[in-house]
Amino acid sequence: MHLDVRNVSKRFGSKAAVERMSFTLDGSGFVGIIGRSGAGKSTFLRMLNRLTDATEGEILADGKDILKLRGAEKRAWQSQCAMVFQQFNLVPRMDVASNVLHGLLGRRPMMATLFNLWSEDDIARALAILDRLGIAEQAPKRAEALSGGQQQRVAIARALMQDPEIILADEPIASLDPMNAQIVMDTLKRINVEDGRMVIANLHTLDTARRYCDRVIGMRDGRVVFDGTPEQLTRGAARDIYGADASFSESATSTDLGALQPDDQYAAALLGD
Ligand SMILES: Nc1ncnc2c1ncn2[C@@H]1O[C@H](COP(=O)(O)OP(=O)(O)OP(=O)(O)O)[C@@H](O)[C@H]1O
Repeated sequence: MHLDVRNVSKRFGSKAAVERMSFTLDGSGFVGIIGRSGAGKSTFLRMLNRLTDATEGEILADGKDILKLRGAEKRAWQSQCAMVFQQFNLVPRMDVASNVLHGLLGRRPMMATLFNLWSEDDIARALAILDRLGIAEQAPKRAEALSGGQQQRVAIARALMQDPEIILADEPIASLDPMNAQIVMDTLKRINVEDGRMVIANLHTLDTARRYCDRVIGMRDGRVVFDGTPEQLTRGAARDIYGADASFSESATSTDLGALQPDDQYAAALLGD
């Protein structure tokens, strides 16, 4: 997939949430968009997925401007780029397997969905995806009974059910503790590497971007102020992105992934899953 973002802006009244954003992406990398709260990261992902309309600009996906798509073509694009949200956005009282099957919404007739008529193939695929993500045994439970990290994996499974080319993750680990954050990031990375699906993730923190991304885009006040590899993300570049003064410290933007001892992880994994 070749994505060409050209001068994309979004204004809310007189306020620009995203201002003339431009960059290109090729292939199937793991892309992190970083920046402070309010920098415009979510707004950009929502425009890319067409949950929100851009005020101006173009986003060419393999040459076609996806900002102009309507009706069935727009829905087809939305199923090609599945979203994962900070708050998981599952149906809490519904069982995990059904939540995953809901990734097929929009691809099937309304009546079949209303009566929960999933085909055996669909059900088998949903269970296989849950198994791949290490949560097969959670399938019959209500989504609300799971831990945050498990719920986010269910949300990723739902996204995979769409068989998307791109996964858009909007702060996927911002509500999780460090251990679950690591499991969720590892899961996204695995899908990226094993399936060749592009992942574009909004991330709060530098260390996560450095650890998981091939490419980092830094935003500040709606603008792209950094575009490069994790290695190029120096302290000075980080200052530009986060706008911090001399008291800038990496710890302020760290989620502390990897701070857990291996033994803690093992024990927690035994207890948690
Ligand atoms: N629906 C809206 N109406 C008005 N202003 C909005 C709306 N959505 C976002 N904004 C504003 O646009 C700017 C960018 O917001 P956005 O949520 O994209 O930032 P962000 O980088 O994703 O931050 P966060 O990590 O807090 O979600 C903010 O100033 C925000 O207040």
